[in-house]
Amino acid sequence: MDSEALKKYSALHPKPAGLTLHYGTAGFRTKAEQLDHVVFRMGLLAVLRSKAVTATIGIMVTASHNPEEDNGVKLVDPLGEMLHPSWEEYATQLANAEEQELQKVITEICQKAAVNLHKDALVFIGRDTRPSSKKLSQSVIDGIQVLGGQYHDYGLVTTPQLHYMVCCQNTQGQYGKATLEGYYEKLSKAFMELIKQSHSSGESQRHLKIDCANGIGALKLSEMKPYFPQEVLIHIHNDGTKEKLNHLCGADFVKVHQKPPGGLDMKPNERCCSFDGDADRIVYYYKDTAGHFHLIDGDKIATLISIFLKELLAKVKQNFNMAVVQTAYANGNSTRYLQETLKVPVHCVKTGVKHLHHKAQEFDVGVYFEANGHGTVLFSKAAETKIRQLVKEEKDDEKREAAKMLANMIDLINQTVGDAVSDMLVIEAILALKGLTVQQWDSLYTDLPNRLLKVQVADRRVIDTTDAERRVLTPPGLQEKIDVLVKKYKLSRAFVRPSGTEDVVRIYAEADTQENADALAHEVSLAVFHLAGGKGAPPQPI
Ligand SMILES: CC(=O)N[C@H]1[C@@H](OP(=O)(O)O)O[C@H](CO)[C@@H](O)[C@@H]1O
Ligand SMILES: [Mg+2]
Repeated sequence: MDSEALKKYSALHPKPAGLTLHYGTAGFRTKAEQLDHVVFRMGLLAVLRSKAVTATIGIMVTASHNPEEDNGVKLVDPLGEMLHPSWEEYATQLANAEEQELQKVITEICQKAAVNLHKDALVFIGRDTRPSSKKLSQSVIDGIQVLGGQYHDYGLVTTPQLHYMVCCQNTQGQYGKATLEGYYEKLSKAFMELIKQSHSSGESQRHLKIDCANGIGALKLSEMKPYFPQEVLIHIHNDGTKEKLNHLCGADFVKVHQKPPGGLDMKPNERCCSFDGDADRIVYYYKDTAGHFHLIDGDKIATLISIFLKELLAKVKQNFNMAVVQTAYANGNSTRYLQETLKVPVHCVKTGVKHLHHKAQEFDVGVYFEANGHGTVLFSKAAETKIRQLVKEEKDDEKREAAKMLANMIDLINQTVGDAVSDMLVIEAILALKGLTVQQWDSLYTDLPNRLLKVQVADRRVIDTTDAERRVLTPPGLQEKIDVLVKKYKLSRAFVRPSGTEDVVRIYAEADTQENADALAHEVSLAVFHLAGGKGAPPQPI
């Protein structure tokens, strides 16, 4: 390690006095002006991680659905997964070290994680369209170079595109070509192969309006357009030329407010969808002829995909096990529908993609989605190999055709992480193949009315949860109070947990009517306020 260079460069990326940040659910996230030292140091950490695992590591500069003034950074592990939890602590230590301690902290990490500094390191960098992202990614490069690492800067890419590149690189191209053309070609080819077998459903069914949250999704979809067949009629809205990133639009806005985004004029029964700011989430929606807005969230996306895959798996007759992984935020009726009607096992894990991804890896086919629209499907290596073998060798026509569709689904879905572009193509292909309209898809089951609230408390760590965050252990009395409140309503459920990305406690409630869901959420938020050290004025009724 070149101590002089480290000193010189870290002085160019000084840490503001007294600032402490944590590597949370989605990496570091805060106001962009507080992040320069953090991204520089994540450049250092990525080099260490690359040397430790002898593989290429990714760094993405983005704050996803958060306001344009924010930014963030997260590391991508060799197969495109989120950074291994054992390294999150190193990330936090490095980000918070005082300048004079920096070398000592690096040495400690090298010892604890058995990093051989003489090894080579390669880091892939990507960034979103925020005004601050370019400069921050430059600071990442400074960090990488100080520790003698090599880098490849992909510039503007969606988060899932960067995950894809890292996976391609570390599988020596088995997953695909580590270029944007490679990504566009792989997805569009699989999509075209799939929809070849759909019956023409009339021009009106082929239109899709996409709200790109004024973010990177718009740029990358425009780039991808020439690769699509003519039958795909996508219309890009909120492309970032007029309005601010994520402002009154995007998947998070639509999901949280349960209303359409600005900048997109919806005609009755038109199929529309929204990406978030870094294009790793997607939700669908439409307006009916009476003008009512219908949201089709991650739970319903998981359901549609599960129906489709289950039918294909039955046709290939291989006894592959399939499961859906959800979090506590999944709508109760989605869980009921999956378990009782579709007869697919459902597992509930803690919030955060890494938990869902990890659980989904246990199955031959693991479908996971957060209600907010982040999700994908994972196929085990054994299942994939068998499916590809059936495509080549199976004599039975129906079985072979089903295997072909599964093989194309494997290629179309981004298995590294939730990907709005890939998920959108998966959904469009399924709707076309099954001849389903957006209304028919929506009517698979009816969402239970629900409400998501947040409350500020002095220290959200006083809330400790168990049972995949569905029950609280502390503070004393809170769970008992929630139990009493839930009993007052029909079909009701409520839970609270500290957010991993914001300084708030989140409250979720559902019940038989919207009024009851709102009332229950409000009562639970008051209980949190009183028992967990609420700040400011008590929460007001909705
Ligand atoms: C209720 C909710 O939507 N929570 C989001 C949010 O996490 P919190 O820990 O709830 O702040 O951000 C995460 C990262 O983007 C995402 O994985 C998660 O689903
Ligand atoms: Mg995102």
